[in-house]
This record gives sequence, structure tokens and C-alpha cells, in this order.
Amino acid sequence: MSTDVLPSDTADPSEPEDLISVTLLPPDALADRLKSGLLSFPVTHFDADLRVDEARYREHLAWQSSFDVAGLFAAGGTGEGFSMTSEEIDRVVRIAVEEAGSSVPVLAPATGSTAQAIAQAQAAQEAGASGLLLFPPYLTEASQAGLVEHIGAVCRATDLGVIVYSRANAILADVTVAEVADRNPNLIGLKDGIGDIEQMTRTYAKVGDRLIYVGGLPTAETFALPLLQLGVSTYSSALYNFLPEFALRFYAAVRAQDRVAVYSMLNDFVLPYIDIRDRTKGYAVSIVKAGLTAVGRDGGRVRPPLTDLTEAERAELSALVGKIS
Ligand SMILES: O=CCCC(=O)C(=O)O
Repeated sequence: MSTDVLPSDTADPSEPEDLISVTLLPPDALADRLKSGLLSFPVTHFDADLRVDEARYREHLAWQSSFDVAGLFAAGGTGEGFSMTSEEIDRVVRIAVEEAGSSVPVLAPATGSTAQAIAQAQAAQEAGASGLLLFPPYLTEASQAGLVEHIGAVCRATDLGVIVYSRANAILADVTVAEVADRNPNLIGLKDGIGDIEQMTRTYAKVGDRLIYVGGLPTAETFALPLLQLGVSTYSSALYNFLPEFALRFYAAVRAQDRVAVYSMLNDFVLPYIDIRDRTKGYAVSIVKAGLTAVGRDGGRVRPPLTDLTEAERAELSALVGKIS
């Protein structure tokens, strides 16, 4: 298993320069790239039998990477990585690197047990991914000391930059974030899936710019403006899947701290959108696929344990999308 990652200053002459410059970024360069813009978390398309629909996924990736985004996280939360086998994740990551990797850094998930996350991290490096998003371990509760060991084991298994996802059974205290940042040079970021203002404040106060910070709550636009003030570097946008121009306009308004523009877009779309989203657990992903269908790009169905929007909810969403399109 090759573990050497060619940083751009030792490019392989047989590789086209742009491929080396985007997909094989050293961790610190990846961090700088990711914090510079909005982050794409593409859905993964499934066919009528809920198998990965490669053709439609490729088409979606080509569209998503044609706009100015800083990174693309394959098989992330919105990508339903939690519903895939390791083999499917590897396949989806390889497709994403092929389809989008020459224009935007592609990051892969590392999920589940420590052993599984290590195997996925090494497969992702082999597949040409630029970095990793380390998800919480599966199911079990864990102590902070146990999470430090889990995160360290995965970081040591790869040369890629790693972003750790604080959420669910893996909520990281500020002192834990400081410890894993100190122990793991290739740990480049923290994705916040909690939205606790005090916790984010304490973490940034203690760790500062040693890490980048990704706002990663469902429909992250809702929290983007206040989180920016706490030190959060950027955020992941699921809305970007079906309203890329809107999502980029929203991101620009957040960066400009244009409160009037941000609240206008929150009122016009985001808040009514999350009213639909909040009707059923898991809709944060299902509504994105329904949004793709609403804009004329079939998003397909979600896999269990998620459920799809009802026809009435789809009609409500289409009407909302129609108002801002
Ligand atoms: O707004 C979106 C959150 C997307 C995300 O962070 C994920 O899919 O994991």
C-alpha cells in the first residue's frame, strides 16, 4: 500500500501539473485550500434498487465541481456514507476523484470502528483522495481518552490531512481537541456537528488557527454568520447540491458579514426549507435529494434508515424553490 503522498513541490513529472496541484496536497496546503471557500457534500445517487447509480453520480459531480468550491467531500453525511459498505465508499471515492479531483480536492470518509476507519483511510489515500473526514465511531459511547486514541490511530495510518467530526457519541471537549491537534501533525481540522457556542468558543480560544473549523450542522447556512464570529473557518453546504448559485451567494454574504443579505435569504428560503426538513428525522438528507428533483435533476431515493419526502412535501419544496429560482 503506497503511503507516500507527493506534495506539489515534488510533483511526479508523468502526472499533469494541475492534477498534482489539486489532488495530492500536503495536509497544511489542503487546510489552506479548504478554509478559502464553501465545501460541497454531494449526495450519492442510488438507482431504483438502491444500488449506487454511477452515471447519475458522475453527472452530479461534474456539475458540482464546475462551480468555485474549496473542497468536495464524497460519501459524507449528505452523501449517505453511513449507509454504505466500505467497498461502496471506496468505489464512490474513486469515482469522485476521477470526476472532480482535477479541479477540486476530494475528501473521503473514515467511518466506524478504529480498524475500519484505518482501512478506509488507507484505501482513500490509494484512491487519490486529498484528505479524510473522520466520523464518530459506530454506536458505542466513548471516553475522551478513548477518542484521543481512536483519532490518533487513524491519523498515524495515513499521510493525508484529517478533519475530525465532533458529533453524536464523539463530542470533543476543547482540551481533547487541543490534545489531538498536538499529537497528530496531519490533523488539520475540526468539523462541528454540535453548534454549542460555549464549546466552540472554548475550543477556538485554546487551539486557535492550529486547525481549521468547519461548520457542519445540518443546513449549515442557518448558523454560518454567528459561527464565523466564533472562529469557524467555513461550512459544509448540502443546499449547494441543488441550488449552487444560491449557496455561493449566501456564502459570499456571510463572508462579507452582510447581515441584511443573509437574513433576507434565510427568510426567503432557508428557514421555510428547514420547516419542511424538521418534520421527520433524517430529512436533512432526504430533502436534498428532493431538492435536486425540484430543480429538474433527479436526486433519486434515499436508503434506509432514511425515508423520502411525501408527495405533498415534495410539492411544498418545489413551490419554495420556484420562488427563489
Ligand atoms: O448543510 C449541510 C451539512 C452537510 C454536511 O456537513 C454533511 O453532509 O456531513
